[in-house]
Amino acid sequence: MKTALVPTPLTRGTRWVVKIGSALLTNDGKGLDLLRIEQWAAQIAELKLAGIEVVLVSSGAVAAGMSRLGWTERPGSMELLQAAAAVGQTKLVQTYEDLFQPYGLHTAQILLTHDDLSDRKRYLNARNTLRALLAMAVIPIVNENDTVTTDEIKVGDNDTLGALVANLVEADALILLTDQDGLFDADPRQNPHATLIRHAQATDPALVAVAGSGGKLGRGGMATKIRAAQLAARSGAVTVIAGGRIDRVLTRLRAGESVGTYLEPDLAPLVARKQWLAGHLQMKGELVIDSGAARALLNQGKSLLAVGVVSVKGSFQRGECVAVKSEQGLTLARGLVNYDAQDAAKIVGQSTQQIKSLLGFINEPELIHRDNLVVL
Ligand SMILES: Nc1ncnc2c1ncn2[C@@H]1O[C@H](COP(=O)(O)OP(=O)(O)O)[C@@H](O)[C@H]1O
Ligand SMILES: N[C@@H](CCC(=O)OP(=O)(O)O)C(=O)O
Repeated sequence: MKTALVPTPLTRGTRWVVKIGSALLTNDGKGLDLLRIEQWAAQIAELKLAGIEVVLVSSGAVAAGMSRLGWTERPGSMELLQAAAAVGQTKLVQTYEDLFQPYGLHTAQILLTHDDLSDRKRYLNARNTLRALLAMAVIPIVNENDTVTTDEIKVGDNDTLGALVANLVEADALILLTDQDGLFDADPRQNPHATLIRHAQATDPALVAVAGSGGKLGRGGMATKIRAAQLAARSGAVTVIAGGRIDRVLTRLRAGESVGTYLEPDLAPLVARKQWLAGHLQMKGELVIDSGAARALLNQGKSLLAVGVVSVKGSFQRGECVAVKSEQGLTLARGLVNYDAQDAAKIVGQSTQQIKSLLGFINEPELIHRDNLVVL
């Protein structure tokens, strides 16, 4: 394969979401492909050593369950699919735990539903848990909680789930490993002359036209992968659709080789994040700041420290969005606050060194970090 250097988010980023599809994991339905899973585990262990935090989104519960139960046809009824997922999921997580163990890595099972990601409180809980696991160097293995989801409340496919998780953990990259070498200009199963698309903007409307549906084990085919890339791009993540059977695919991507299809976001992560902050959140409260803090925020691009805050209004939780106002009532900025309203009220006007003795703990030194703050 021809190699070339690809842009830097893959070579520099520190957090990846890697999604592995059903067809790939089960070698087209022949039970879990242990040899390949072992190879991905080895590569992920190598990425971890290079300082990359990895969240694995793994499909394959239904496919693994079908194979465990000796079923050759995907069942039509919801309860049989859910039963197969329940049988397969245990096999799946057991396999990952066993195969990461030789590298001294632990795994954790995270089963999510659509509600977990749309309800603000559950969203923050999921985010905190994932961050805590990553900080402990554990590999979260995410799947949709198939046994409790019905069609109405499903995310529906793990490409989309992978993108939502990439948004959730603010990943630099979403890597969608599949059974083809990437996105082609036509479905290679139907058209042997199809050629690989190497690079595109995630939001390019022309991509949708080339994306066909998936195989009999997968859910979404390429259409959901492109939608996922668009979703991941909203928080500035790049998406790569690549062949999971390509030798050392993950470590080669890290090394900057052009493997698979690289789908670029329009905005860098920080810019995307700030745009999202500026436009999409309801304010849960206010922090009124003095003129010194206003100068630090507006002119020097600094974080907001408790010492510059004069009062706290509203009822907000840690991680929620608050307005930052001047003493004259002008909205200067908005941002995600590191302390809830009660704790913030206790530390206003105090230096960072005082936080621990006032609260008995310290979350972060700043009330709002500048990466989580957008000046209006
Ligand atoms: N333009 C395309 N390029 C590549 N594959 C495509 C394209 N359109 C449709 N496909 C199909 O998408 C399938 C991969 O999607 P899917 O079966 O959902 O896999 P996964 O389980 O990896 O999500 C491929 O096997 C291929 O047949
Ligand atoms: N949650 C399902 C996976 C659904 C799914 O999106 O599959 P795929 O298209 O293979 O990634 C399972 O584990 O079987």
